[in-house]
Amino acid sequence: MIKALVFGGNGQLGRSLMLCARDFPDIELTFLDRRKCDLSDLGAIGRAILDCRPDIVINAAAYTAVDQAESDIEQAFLINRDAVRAMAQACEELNAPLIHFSTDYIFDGTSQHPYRENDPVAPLGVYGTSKLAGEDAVRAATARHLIFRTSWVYSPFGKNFVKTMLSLMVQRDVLTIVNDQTGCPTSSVDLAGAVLRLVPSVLEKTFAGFGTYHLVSGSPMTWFDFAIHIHRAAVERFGADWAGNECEIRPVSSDAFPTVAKRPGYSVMSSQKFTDTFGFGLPDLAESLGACLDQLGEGENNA
Ligand SMILES: NC(=O)C1=CN([C@@H]2O[C@H](COP(=O)(O)OP(=O)(O)OC[C@H]3O[C@@H](n4cnc5c(N)ncnc54)[C@H](OP(=O)(O)O)[C@@H]3O)[C@@H](O)[C@H]2O)C=CC1
Ligand SMILES: Cc1cn([C@H]2C[C@H](O)[C@@H](COP(=O)(O)OP(=O)(O)O[C@H]3O[C@@H](C)C(=O)[C@@H](O)[C@H]3O)O2)c(=O)[nH]c1=O
Ligand SMILES: [Mg+2]
Repeated sequence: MIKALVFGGNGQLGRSLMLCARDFPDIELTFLDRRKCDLSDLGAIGRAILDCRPDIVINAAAYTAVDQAESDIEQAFLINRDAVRAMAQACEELNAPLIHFSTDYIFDGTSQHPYRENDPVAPLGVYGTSKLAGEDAVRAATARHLIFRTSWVYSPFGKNFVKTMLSLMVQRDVLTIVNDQTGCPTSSVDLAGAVLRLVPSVLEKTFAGFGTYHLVSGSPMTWFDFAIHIHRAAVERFGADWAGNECEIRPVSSDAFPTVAKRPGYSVMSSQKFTDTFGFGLPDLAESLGACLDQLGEGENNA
């Protein structure tokens, strides 16, 4: 039995790992959430890892409130850099690999082509800067790491763009959605499945794949496009009399939808290195979005 310790058990990715765990009976997952281990208590992190003595650690926790981070700088760095460093150091001490996640918001969005792992980074805001510092902290502390940079994560769980859109479409007659930010929406259920699939090979003595990978679903689009996909998929699933059916969705520029944090205009990432190394990729948007809506429709407790 493989013992995996997961931080961030209550987040989108954490709950997706819980959902997928049933497909991986050889992996025993232990989940820690804020109640069991508050990551702002840096000393508690090492203690939790050394107590559990896992074969591998998965960090699904992060400070992800992009706008709030602009005025909550210390906390963003504490969770996204310092806590991650503490995790990586404890992993190194135990010789347990660390699987960690990062974001497309480490890029400034000026690229003309899908970002590769070695492209220059230049975050536009505090969230991206703190996540980049977390990547560096992992690399400095332990060679036995996998950093998966992903983007625009949605799921049936927690707070995300899909769930926000579905409720706004029901509440409002018109939605204005930015049409000048392009990225790759990615399901955390897909991410969880991919990660658990890799775990056994990562633990083999001969595993030579440690490093940083982009891992996204390969359907680049704007937030406006994504809203249209969500609307269409919802009407397909819930029927024409779904309360959000009549909502009009209008494209606008970022200037017309001001936010505290600046977001990259183009943050499409190429998952080619991941696919070449591990021999598989993530499903496309239509399949994953459909699965997400099905899971939401099943009326599980997805708050
Ligand atoms: N969401 C997205 O669009 C994207 C996410 N990512 C990255 O993917 C990973 C997973 O993200 P996702 O699942 O969406 O994030 P969520 O925000 O859904 O979950 C993050 C979890 O971290 C926990 N957490 C935050 N602060 C603390 C703390 N002080 N102590 C203990 N736990 C804490 C939260 O706990 P609580 O529930 O108690 O608040 C929450 O459950 C992160 O590394 C994120 O940066 C990358 C690209 C896009
Ligand atoms: C609700 C709403 C949002 N928007 C815009 C704002 C923003 O540019 C975009 C998406 O809004 P969100 O708040 O979901 O986006 P945001 O929180 O920036 O999402 C990011 O989260 C972090 C954690 C990541 O790592 C990124 O990959 C990315 O997923 O849609 C509209 O244009 N109209 C609307 O009605
Ligand atoms: Mg957000």
